[in-house]
Amino acid sequence: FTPATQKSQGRLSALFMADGNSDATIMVNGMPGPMATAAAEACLRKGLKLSPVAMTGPEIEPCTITVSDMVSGKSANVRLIPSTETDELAAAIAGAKEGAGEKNLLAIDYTHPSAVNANALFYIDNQLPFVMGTTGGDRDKLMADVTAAKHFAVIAPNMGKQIVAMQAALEDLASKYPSAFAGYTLQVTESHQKTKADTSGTAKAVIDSLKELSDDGFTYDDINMIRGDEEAMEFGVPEEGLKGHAFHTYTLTSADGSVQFGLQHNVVGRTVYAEGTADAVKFLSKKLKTESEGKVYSMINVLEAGALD
Ligand SMILES: NC(=O)C1=CN([C@@H]2O[C@H](COP(=O)(O)OP(=O)(O)OC[C@H]3O[C@@H](n4cnc5c(N)ncnc54)[C@H](OP(=O)(O)O)[C@@H]3O)[C@@H](O)[C@H]2O)C=CC1
Ligand SMILES: O=C(O)C1=N[C@H](C(=O)O)C[C@H](O)C1
Repeated sequence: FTPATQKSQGRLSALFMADGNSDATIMVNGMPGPMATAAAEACLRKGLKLSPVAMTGPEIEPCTITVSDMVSGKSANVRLIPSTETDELAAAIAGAKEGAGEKNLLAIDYTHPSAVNANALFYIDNQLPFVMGTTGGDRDKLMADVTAAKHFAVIAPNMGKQIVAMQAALEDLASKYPSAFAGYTLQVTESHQKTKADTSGTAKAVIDSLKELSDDGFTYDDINMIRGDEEAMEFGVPEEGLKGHAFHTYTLTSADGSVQFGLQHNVVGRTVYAEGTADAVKFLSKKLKTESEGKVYSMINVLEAGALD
């Protein structure tokens, strides 16, 4: 380099460092599942490195996969270790930290509702900051465990920017105009691919806000869940979305039926969540470097920080 180029390179790298992401290495857990894989690809696309080891399901044989992002052309090999091999995983995390630097290794979790609480404790024990996209499990325990440990984490049932914005607006509405829909009844239908293990975590969070607005005694059990292909298509899901979609409709109806409000968000595929997840992990990486104590952030915090592209 000439001195001038060196200077501008220095400025560039200072900018990159100020963004807090240049050294971030991400352990994406839950591959070869579709959401973890999409998140890993988005990490590559957004300039993050992938940890060479990650956690996979207990039934999966240890193996090495190649994650390839078609958009950026970047790829990385990742060795998958079953979640039951906790000692091997802990050693792999220690090794990855040595390579990346103590504050530069973070995890993304897109595993299974049944793994949520154990995985969170594993991250806490191994001092691994994490973004938890996996829904389900005992959410109160999850929040209590991570908060008590003062651990750095982003936890949210939905990482899609526009859905997070809608959730933020609803929370705002509920706090400013509580009971504005008193007397209205609520109906909720959510359709997902037939492999989805749990009731939508997003639907539950949206219902929590809607219940502040309406006095309907709606419970999560009243959610109309669609998991079959035929019914999904009748609900408007296109054929190409059957293997990955989230079609949600929330309806509030007045007691006499003369007034109806509808809220709908329909997503085909998983890209919108994967992009938001990579942004969330970048946000968390910055927090690790600027905050002395860990805490649980939501995606609304990430949105408010202007960190969602
Ligand atoms: N926050 C958000 O924006 C979004 C959240 N989600 C949530 O993400 C989660 C994953 O979704 P999806 O990929 O569709 O789910 P899948 O069930 O299709 O895939 C999950 C993957 O995780 C593996 N797995 C199971 N248990 C563990 C474990 N203990 N440790 C590591 N890996 C494990 C599974 O292996 P095996 O098949 O062997 O069990 C599988 O490969 C769900 O909870 C879903 O609701 C999804 C989209 C967006
Ligand atoms: O499993 C999915 O697909 C999704 N899960 C999340 C949820 O449970 O709400 C987010 C989105 O609905 C897709």
